[in-house]
Amino acid sequence: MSEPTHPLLDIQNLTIEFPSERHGTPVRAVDDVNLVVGAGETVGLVGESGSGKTTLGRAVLGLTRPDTGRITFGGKAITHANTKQRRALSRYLQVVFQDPYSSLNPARTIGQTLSETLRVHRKLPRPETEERVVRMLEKVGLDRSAFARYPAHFSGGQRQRIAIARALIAEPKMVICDEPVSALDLSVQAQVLNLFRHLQDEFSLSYLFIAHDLAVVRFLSHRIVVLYRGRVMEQGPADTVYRRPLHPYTQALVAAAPVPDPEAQKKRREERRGFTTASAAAPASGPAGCPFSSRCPHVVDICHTTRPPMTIAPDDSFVACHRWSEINNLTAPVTREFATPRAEVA
Ligand SMILES: Nc1ncnc2c1ncn2[C@@H]1O[C@H](COP(=O)(O)OP(=O)(O)OP(=O)(O)O)[C@@H](O)[C@H]1O
Repeated sequence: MSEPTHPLLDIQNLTIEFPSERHGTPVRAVDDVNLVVGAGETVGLVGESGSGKTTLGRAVLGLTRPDTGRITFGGKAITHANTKQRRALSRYLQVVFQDPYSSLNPARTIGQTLSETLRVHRKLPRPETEERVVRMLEKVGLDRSAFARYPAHFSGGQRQRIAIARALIAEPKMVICDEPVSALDLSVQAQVLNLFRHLQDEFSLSYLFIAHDLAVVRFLSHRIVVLYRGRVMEQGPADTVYRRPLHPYTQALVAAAPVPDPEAQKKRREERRGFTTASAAAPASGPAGCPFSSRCPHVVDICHTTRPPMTIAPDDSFVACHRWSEINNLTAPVTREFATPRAEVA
């Protein structure tokens, strides 16, 4: 993986609420999130169902309107970009969604779909458009016969390759990948993840890679951001977060990650009895303290009453937990609010 060079996407203090019929008060899906993705960097956004990952990705794409906060892309504010500005932006900012079956128009050939996408962004003579489409299909591992075929002809993994080709045909700078391998078989997942990695190097791409599976995120990411109930719990270099998670929530996520050995998996399950990582309920707005306090095995009074500041931890990590140094037997450096944790970019 190539190293990041300079910031491309910058999200500051983003908060997004939805009206809730059930609670009467709004659901806060994203709560004061700061996140930076550098050029050529992959940031993995991880958290269980309902933690706000998709909402955050949709806000970057302009599909969901933020209540407060600021999003810049390539140095330009895009938080409230209008339709025309969004269309221009889509040349540089693309998306791959989870479901390869619903994301392609069944009535159009693959060649038509990709040519159309390319034509929106580049006015090229027809033969050149077709040649570019064929080259792109080859780059994602499909031969030129795919051009004239319809989506129904392809398997889930192949359709996801086509969706990736469509995202990359206009040579964007960044792709939001929203659970792009979750619907695929395990063996196909590995192939598609390898493809993402290979294409990143070839096109100097940045990815915001959204997934609930920490192992998947770790494979691709330079850095990992852990969300819970809309808040960033921890972020840092991918290996550090995975090997030595500091926040009790990240520790639970790592412990819950599937392991290939059934005996080891059974042992883990027994160890975390009563400490489930099952789907979070819709986040109600405004719990005063740590949103994880009701499930945390290390909880003390302050966790219920005071929001933990995002603090600097060792190895370029940041963690929002009152007790992270104590429960990990580490000496805390000077604890201070760190409003906008930024990518370590050269
Ligand atoms: N359009 C909407 N209207 C109301 N509530 C919404 C809407 N979209 C999302 N939510 C709520 O916002 C919260 C975050 O949802 P979101 O889909 O972003 O989470 P997620 O981490 O992507 O979950 P998953 O992995 O299941 O997709 C959830 O409580 C969800 O119910």
